[in-house]
Amino acid sequence: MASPFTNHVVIFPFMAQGHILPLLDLSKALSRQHIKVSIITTPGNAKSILNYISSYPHVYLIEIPFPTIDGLPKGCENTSQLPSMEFHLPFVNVTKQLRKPFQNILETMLESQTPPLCVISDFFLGWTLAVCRELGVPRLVFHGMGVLSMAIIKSVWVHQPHLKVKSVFEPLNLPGGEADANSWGVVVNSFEELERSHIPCFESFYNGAKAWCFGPLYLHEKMEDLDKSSSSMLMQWLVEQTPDSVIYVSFGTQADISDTQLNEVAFGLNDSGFPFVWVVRSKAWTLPVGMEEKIKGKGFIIKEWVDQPKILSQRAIGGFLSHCGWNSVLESVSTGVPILAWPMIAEQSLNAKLIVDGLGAGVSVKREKKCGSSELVIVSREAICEGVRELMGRKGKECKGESTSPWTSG
Ligand SMILES: O=c1ccn([C@@H]2O[C@H](COP(=O)(O)OP(=O)(O)O[C@H]3O[C@H](CO)[C@@H](O)[C@H](O)[C@H]3O)[C@@H](O)[C@H]2O)c(=O)[nH]1
Repeated sequence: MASPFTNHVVIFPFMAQGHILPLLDLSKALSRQHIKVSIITTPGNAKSILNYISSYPHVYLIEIPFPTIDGLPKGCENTSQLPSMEFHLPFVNVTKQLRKPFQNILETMLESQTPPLCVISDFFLGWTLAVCRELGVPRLVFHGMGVLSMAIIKSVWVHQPHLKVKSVFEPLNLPGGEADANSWGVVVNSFEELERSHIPCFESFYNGAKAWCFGPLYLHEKMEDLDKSSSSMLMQWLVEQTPDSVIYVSFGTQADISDTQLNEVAFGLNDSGFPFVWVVRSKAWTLPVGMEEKIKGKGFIIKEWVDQPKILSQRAIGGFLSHCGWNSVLESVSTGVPILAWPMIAEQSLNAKLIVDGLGAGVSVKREKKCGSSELVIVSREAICEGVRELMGRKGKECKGESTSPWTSG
């Protein structure tokens, strides 16, 4: 019998939500083209991945056990479960122990009727490149970030221009060249209209590999799939709100935020007077005393997983207070929601710069550092309140290209 597939692609995501989700969207898109997709992951991530892919007949899951890390409870197999960022590096390092099982899987596939056309694996699983080259399977690397931030990060790694400037205010000269370079190609969750001008510089770090901008990957989801959560209480409430009146708040799946800082966010949002939807990652944190009463009816605090793209696409959402993780940036830009940028870790400050200075699609939150005690507050309630008002007011309209001049309105 003829194979129902036109080809077979192996996808191996790094175990972090911001890296898994876009690759699941890519898997679904490939499956719709009758391409068989084998996703390699660990048992702790398999359950939630299955929820996403169960209705896609050509997507298969292959599980390999996650190695144990000293100091972490068993079952901690995703960076979103790490107790602090200190465990991030040990987490990345321990994945190297997956090399042998990965190699066994590829060898078996190569002997099967549907040998893989290529492997798409995450940058953090860099050791997969050697296995792929040994077995003669082209490897495409996926970073999860945008083109501009990757080009800058690679340039800094290779040329270390920061060591050559005398002050932090002196502009850096960022030329091209570097490793990771031997991948066959690079899969990028971005689109050319957004980052075309940075692609040649980024590609210059590879030995001929092309950067394939397939993003925003979440848009490969069919609209009927996105409609799943439309009946929830939150969605009902959002539908009833005035267009552009609600601020959505989320800081992604990785950053650690102290309880003191979360309290400031709560006060700042409340003081701004705008209704809000805030997704909080910390299960332990609770609202400051008396705050629950104050926000009743105008603020939703959610500690569960939400359908963020669906929320952002609601007409009621007028702004997004965001940590500027790349997925959130793409989701905001493609739904036309301006961002109040509060970068926290990783390449997020580069994304914030692209949003605010490059695209004029947002404003930056004002930071201050009160480091005297163990309770670190980086952004005060006043700064949050001021930033939200600015974004939800005149500035936000400017970001969306709407005129704020009294002479042209109405
Ligand atoms: O309740 C939730 C919480 C999150 N999301 C989704 O989860 C993803 C989060 O990704 P992102 O916004 O990129 O944040 P992080 O998970 O924190 O991203 C990590 O990975 C990104 C991609 O490499 C980097 O850009 C970031 O700096 C890094 O922190 C987005 O698609 C959100 O829509 C939901 O759908 N529901």
